[in-house]
Parts: sequence; structure tokens; C-alpha cells
Amino acid sequence: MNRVLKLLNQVDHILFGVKGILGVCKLVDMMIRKRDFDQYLYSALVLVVFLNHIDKTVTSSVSNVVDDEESISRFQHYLKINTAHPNPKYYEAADFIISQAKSLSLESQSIEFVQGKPLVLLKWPGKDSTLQSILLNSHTDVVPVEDTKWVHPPFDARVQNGNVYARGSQDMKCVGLQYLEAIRKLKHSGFKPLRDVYLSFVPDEEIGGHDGAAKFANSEVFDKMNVGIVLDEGLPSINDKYRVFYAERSPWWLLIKSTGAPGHGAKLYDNTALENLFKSIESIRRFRGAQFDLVKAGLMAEGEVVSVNMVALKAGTPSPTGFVMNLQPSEAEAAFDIRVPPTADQASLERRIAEEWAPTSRNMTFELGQFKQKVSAYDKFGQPVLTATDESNHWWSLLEGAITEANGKLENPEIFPASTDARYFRDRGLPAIGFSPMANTPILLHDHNEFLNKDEYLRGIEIYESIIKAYASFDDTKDSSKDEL
Ligand SMILES: CSCC[C@H](NC=O)C(=O)O
Ligand SMILES: [Zn+2]
Ligand SMILES: [Zn+2]
Repeated sequence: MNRVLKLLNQVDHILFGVKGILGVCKLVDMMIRKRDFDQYLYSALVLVVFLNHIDKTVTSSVSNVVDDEESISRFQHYLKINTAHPNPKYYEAADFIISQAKSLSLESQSIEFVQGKPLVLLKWPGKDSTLQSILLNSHTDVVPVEDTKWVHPPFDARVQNGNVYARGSQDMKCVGLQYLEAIRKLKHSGFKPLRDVYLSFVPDEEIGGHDGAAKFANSEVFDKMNVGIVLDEGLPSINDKYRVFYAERSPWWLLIKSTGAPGHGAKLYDNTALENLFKSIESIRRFRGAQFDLVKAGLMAEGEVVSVNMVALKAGTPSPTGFVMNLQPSEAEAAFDIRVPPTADQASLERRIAEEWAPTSRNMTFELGQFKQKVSAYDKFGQPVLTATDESNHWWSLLEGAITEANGKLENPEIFPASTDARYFRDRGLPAIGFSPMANTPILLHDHNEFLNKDEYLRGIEIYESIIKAYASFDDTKDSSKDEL
């Protein structure tokens, strides 16, 4: 549709151009030949209309440029608010979001399920509030930075070569503001939603979401919202196809500890704490390698295998110069970030941990307990509940259609390799789709020098405009297949 409009616009410009040039030629011709006054007046009129048209065209394209610049500067404003853990400036972020909501005449409220951690909930009321609503979720917190390793300060949102550098530019302040910018454009175009559209800006996703989305998804406020579909974050893609996620792996954060006989650093003997630990580390690395090989060979997608990464090692006796070098320690520990796909055999992984990675026979213990999160809701057949990505889920079909309509391309849907707040909504039995419209973008979540290109950001707004329009105007009461029943 957009293409057709653009084409018509261009034809219109060309016709006006031709008319204008003809008008000028006629005027010149008449000045030379001194023809009759009527002809002269007509040509002058054509010329005035032509000049007026050019003026309008220039003004409107300039005002579009200004809009884009303003939109980028709002994005920069949000990025400049330091919401990194462990001391996120949640109130500053909440105030900013609420001020944006006011400028758009959206209803807003700030809810503190936990004191000091505001969750901002916005509402764009639809014509029929009895229909299921749409929830556009994003988190306001970001992960910490090692700021000396960045080329630009991570909370300055500086632009270089069209790229906005800031912590949160990909994860996921972009998405939160793109929702709002898309609504701004839809409002300007006169669009009115049929369904209620909600936007939630939640705290604490990066540290587990327990005081944020988890409480929200299980609250009375949420029940009253009658949500039908949730959109949450995804990942960038390095090519021109957007990535989209229908499930996610569960984090199992494993701590293994070993004990052993202490002794002289020069002595070779069995059963030291570090020897015991390293046998486990070797076994874990073999497993990691085998899983990674499946991905490298193209047999499994990243989200379909179990990932294991060692993230910490602790052993040794400290000394003022570092470590005591000639003492073999009696205790050692290692920590692993494990991610488990919803389809994995969890019981067998638990057995592997107990029998191979931390066996009591090697003086080892392990902790998984509070760090082991359940995969997702299970149905009555014991199968994990995933968000359907076929025509059985009309929200999926609408999303696919809306992205295509906006000239975007989609990759095959995937399992998100890490965790997002979407799991709390899926646990409630709701469909939740992970999607961050960032194509042709390196994956820099949690990395140094995280950035997002300005044009890619603006393009994402167009994509959301299309999605929100499709979702908010979807009327299943007019489903023809239902009429036939
Ligand atoms: C399980 S709580 C941590 C959530 C975090 N989310 C995104 O990076 C993650 O590490 O996956
Ligand atoms: Zn995130
Ligand atoms: Zn993150």
C-alpha cells in the first residue's frame, strides 16, 4: 500500500513538474510574441500552483526529517538515563516514560509491586474494551558496563557514523521507545484502535524479573487487562531478516564445590580439591563441545541445545602479592551458566550433574536449587507450553502479515537462547512473541560498545506501526469461519 502511495505521489510530482515547465515556457513564449492576456493569465496561474506545490512538498519533507530527528533525540534521552544494575535510576526512567505518555494522551500509572521499583503501565483505550487487549512489554533496566572499554561513554548516547552508542540501545530501550513512536505516528494518521493497547515498562528483567514482570503477570491489575497477546524482546539479526522467538531456554545456574587434601605445592598426590574440580570441568567441557558441534554442523539451532559456560572459578589462599604459591588448597569452586531448552530431557541433565559433574565419590557437592528455573508451563500431557507459530495462532499470522506488509522479512521462528520476561506471560498460558526489529545489526547485547543504527531504529518504528495497527484493529467477532458454524 505504501509503495502504491509513494508511486502515485511521484507521478503527481512529475505531472506538476511538466505543467510547471510548460507554464514557464508559455510565459516566455508570450513575452517574446506578446500574445493575448487570457493565455498569459492561465500560464501564470499554472505557475503559481506549481510553485505552491513545490513549497508544500519541500515543507512536508523537511517536517518528516525533523520528526525523525526528534524521535532519535527522544531515544537518546531515554538511553542517557543510567538504569544499570546494581543502582538503576528507575524513577528517572519512569518519569520520562510518563512524560512521553502525556505527550501522546495515553493513560498512565506507576505501580510499585516492590518499593523503589516502579513499573509503568500505559493504556491506549480501544473502541471495544470487551475484546482481549494487546500488551507491548519492555524492561527499563540494563546490565552494568565496563565503561573504560567503550569507545564512547555508555550513557551519553553519542552518534558516530549513524550509530547510537549506549548501554540499552539494543537491550531493550530501543523497543520500548519504538512502541511509543509507532503509536505517535498512528495517532497522527488518525488511527483509532479497536482493542485496548497496553504498554508495560518493567524493572529488574536483567536480574530475573522477580520484582517486575513476575509480580505483574500474577497481579489483579494484569487479570483485569484481559490480555490476548504479549510482545517482548528478541535479538538482532546480522542479515536483512528479522529474528522472532516463540519460547526460551531456562537458566540453570550451577555452582559446584570440591574439597580435597591440602598439602605442599611441590607434592604429587591424588584427591586434591583442584584435581577433583578439574575432572568435572573436563567432563563439562566435553559435553559443551558436543552441544556446540551440533550448532556448528547446522543440525540444531542455538536455542535447541543445552549451553554450558564456566563463568567463575574460586580457589587458592590469598597473599599480599597474589596467591600463596606452594600450598594446594583444600576447597575449590566453579560456577556455570547453563541454559536448557524447553524440549530437553531435564531429568537426564540433572542426573548428569549429580553423577558426572559433581559426584560425591569425588568429594563434590553442587547447588542448583534457587538458580534452577522451571522451563515453562506444562499442559496436561506434560508438554511445555510454547507459543504457536502457525495459523492456529491468529496473533502469529497477524504479526507475519504485518511485517510483510511493511516490506520486512522474517527468519524461521526460534527458541530464545537466554531468558526474557516473556516466560512469565507464557506461564499464564498466554501467547508471547519475542521480537526486536533490528536487522543488519551485530549482536551486542551485554557487550561493550552496544549500538543501534539510527535508520534501523526508524525502520523498526515503521514495522511496529504495521504490527500495532494489525493487532489493534483485529476483529475476531467478524471471523467468517465462526459465522458458518
Ligand atoms: C534468569 S535471570 C537473567 C535474565 C537475563 N535476561 C537477559 O539477558 C539472562 O541472563 O538471560
Ligand atoms: Zn533484555
Ligand atoms: Zn539483557
